[in-house]
Amino acid sequence: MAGLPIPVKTSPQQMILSIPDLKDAGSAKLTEVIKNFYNDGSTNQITVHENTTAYDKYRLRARVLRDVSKVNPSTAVFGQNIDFPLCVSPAGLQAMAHEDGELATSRACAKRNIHMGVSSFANYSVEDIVEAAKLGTATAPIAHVMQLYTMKDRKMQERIIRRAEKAGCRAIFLTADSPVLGVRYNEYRNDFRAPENVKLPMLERSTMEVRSKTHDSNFTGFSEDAHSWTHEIPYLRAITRMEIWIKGVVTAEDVVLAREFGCDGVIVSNHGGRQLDQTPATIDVLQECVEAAAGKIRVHIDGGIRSGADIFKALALGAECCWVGRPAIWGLAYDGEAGVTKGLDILYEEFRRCMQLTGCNSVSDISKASLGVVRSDGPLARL
Ligand SMILES: Cc1cc2nc3c(=O)[nH]c(=O)nc-3n(C[C@H](O)[C@H](O)[C@H](O)COP(=O)(O)O)c2cc1C
Ligand SMILES: O=C(O)C(=O)c1ccccc1
Repeated sequence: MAGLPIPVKTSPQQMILSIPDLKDAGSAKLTEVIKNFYNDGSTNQITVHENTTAYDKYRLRARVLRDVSKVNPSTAVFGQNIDFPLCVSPAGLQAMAHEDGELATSRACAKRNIHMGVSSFANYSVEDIVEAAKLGTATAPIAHVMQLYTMKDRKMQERIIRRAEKAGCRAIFLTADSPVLGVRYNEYRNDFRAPENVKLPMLERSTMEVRSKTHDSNFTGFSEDAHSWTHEIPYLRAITRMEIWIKGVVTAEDVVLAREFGCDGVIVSNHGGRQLDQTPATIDVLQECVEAAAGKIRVHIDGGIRSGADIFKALALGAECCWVGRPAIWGLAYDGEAGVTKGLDILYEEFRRCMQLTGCNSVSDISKASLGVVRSDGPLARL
C-alpha cells in the first residue's frame, strides 16, 4: 500500500533545529541542581521569562523582491570583523556543563568567528581560554573580553586585569548589576555549591575554599564599598588601557553616567534575569539606552536572545551587537565544543536567512523601518 514515507531519525543531533531544541537536549544531560542553577532566574522568574517573550511583540516589516543573493551578515566589533552581530556573554562555572568548559566555548567562538566574554568565575584561566581560540594560528583570531566584578580586594582585581591584558583581552566588562547576588530560590533550596572537580583560577581560590560556602556567601562581601561609579571607573581607567564597558545597564540615566565617566560602551543587560527580578526585559529598554548613548558610546544587549530574528530585532532597535549566555551553556551541556558550535551555527543561519527574507543585504540595512509593534487593539504600529 502506497503511503507517506516514514520520517527516519538518523541522529539526535540532526533533530536539534533551534535554540529551544538545544535547551531541551542540553538540560536533559544535567543534574536538577545544575540545570536549575543555569536556567533559572531570580525570585519570581518574571524577568528571565520576559527577556525572551518581549521579543514576540515586534514583527518584521519584510521588504520583498530585492536581490539578496549576496547578503553579508558580518559586522565590526572592537574594531574587528565578526561573522554576524553576536558574541558569547561571560558566564561562570562552565565546567559544570562539560569538562572542557570555557575552553570548548572559546574554540567554538573562534570557529564561528565571534568574540567571547570570560567570567572572573571561569573554571579555566584567561590565558588558557585565549590560547584555546588560536586553533593552530599564532594569534587569537577573535577578541576576548574580561568580565570583572567590583571588588574590595583591589590587589586581586588588579591581578585579574594584568593577566587579561597580557593574554590579549580587548576590553573589561565591569558587571554593574551585582553589588550582591540576586535572590535565587533554586540555589537556597538545593544548597548549590560548585562541584569538587572544578577550579576558579582567576579568583585564585581552591575548590575546597569554594565548596565550603554557598554560591551566595561566596559572593557576599566581594564588592562592598568598591561598588560605585566614582570608586571604580577612574581607578580602572588609570590602571588599564583596555576598553571599559559597563555590563548591566537598564536605564537611560546610567547610560548617561557611563558616557560622563568616559566608558567605551554599555551592555544593556539584567544579567539574564538572575539579579533583580522585575527589571524590564532588555529589549524593552534598548531604545531609551540607544537614545541616551547618542552615538557617543557603543550599545550592546544581552538577555533572552534565542533566535536569529531576536538578533535582527535588537539591531533594528539600535544595538550594535547582541550577546547570549545560556544558549552557549546548553550547547556545552549537550555536546561540548560541537554543541556550542551547533547553537552558534543555528543562530547564524537564522539571522542570515532573516536578513534575506526581510530584504536586508548588510547589517546597516537593518533599521527601525524593519520592525512594527503588535498592539492589542489595532493594526501593526510603526516605530
Ligand atoms: C550560569 C550563568 C553564569 C553567569 N555568570 C556571569 C558572570 O560570572 N558574570 C557576569 O557578569 N554575568 C554572568 N552571567 C550573565 C551573562 O553574562 C548574561 O548577562 C546572561 O546570561 C544573558 O542572558 P541569557 O542567558 O538569557 O542569554 C551568567 C549567566 C548564567 C546563565
Ligand atoms: O550566577 C551568576 O549569574 C553569576 O553571575 C555567577 C557568579 C559567580 C559564579 C558563577 C556565576
